[in-house]
Amino acid sequence: MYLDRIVETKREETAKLAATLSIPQALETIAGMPATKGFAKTLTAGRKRDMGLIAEVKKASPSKGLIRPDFDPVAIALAYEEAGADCLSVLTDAPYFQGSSEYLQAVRQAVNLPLLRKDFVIDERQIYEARILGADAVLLIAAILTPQQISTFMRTAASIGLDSLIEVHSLEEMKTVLELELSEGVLIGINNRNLHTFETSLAASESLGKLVPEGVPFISESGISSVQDMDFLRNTGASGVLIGECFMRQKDIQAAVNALMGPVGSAAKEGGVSIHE
Ligand SMILES: O=C(O)c1ccccc1NCC(=O)[C@H](O)[C@H](O)COP(=O)(O)O
Repeated sequence: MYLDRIVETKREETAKLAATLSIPQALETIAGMPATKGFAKTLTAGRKRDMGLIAEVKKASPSKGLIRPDFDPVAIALAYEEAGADCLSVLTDAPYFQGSSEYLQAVRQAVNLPLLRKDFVIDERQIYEARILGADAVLLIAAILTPQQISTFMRTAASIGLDSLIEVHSLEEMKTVLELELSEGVLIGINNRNLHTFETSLAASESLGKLVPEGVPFISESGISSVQDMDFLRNTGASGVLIGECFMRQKDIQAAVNALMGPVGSAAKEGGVSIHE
């Protein structure tokens, strides 16, 4: 599976991180930083539309290659903020997504929105690093973590003010995650992308969303690109969506967000406006 390759790379990266990031020192740095911005709360109680939006700053991906050649992370983040995105996701993985930690730092300086560090967390140090880079939340991917690791990482994140988006792709992963004690500040992400074929199907959010207990918010991720998709997802009970590629392919990002999500403060328009290329 492609994820295995990514995890292998993360093992090399985290071995290097172990030599440069000391947890006691990281804690000292964090103690002097401003409080985080409440990623999960912003998407639930504080969202601007009927569906919350995590808009992704994404240059490239394993499935699609280069998505946005004229990639300016700060300009993209500002356009998302102007369009009323609730939160942003910034890819920091370099080898597979052409992301960068520097992008996350630059976006933190430029916008006031809560930020998700989008990477492949396999080591606690990456969580401390995320906080120092300016993130408000981390992604924990159930497919690459043991249940014990998810619990520990979730608690570590919370202890330094970070929320967690725990991502599942399958029924088995969903069952595992639902057996854990999920604290406030935790969101479940249902990824519509099949990790073997890279194909996306919103049916994943429909079927797995039914298992999520009342009171636990979930986010539908990947492969969302039309008003019809949004209408479909509204009926699954999702609190919000995570969208990258569809917006990254548009020249006018702000207009694209408004076309897909509807104006701030109202439900999205019904009907067939598609912003597919
Ligand atoms: O995007 C990929 O090709 C990919 C491949 C392997 C693992 C993860 C991958 N994507 C990460 C994501 O979760 C998406 O960037 C995110 O959900 C946004 O999806 P999209 O709107 O389809 O760009």
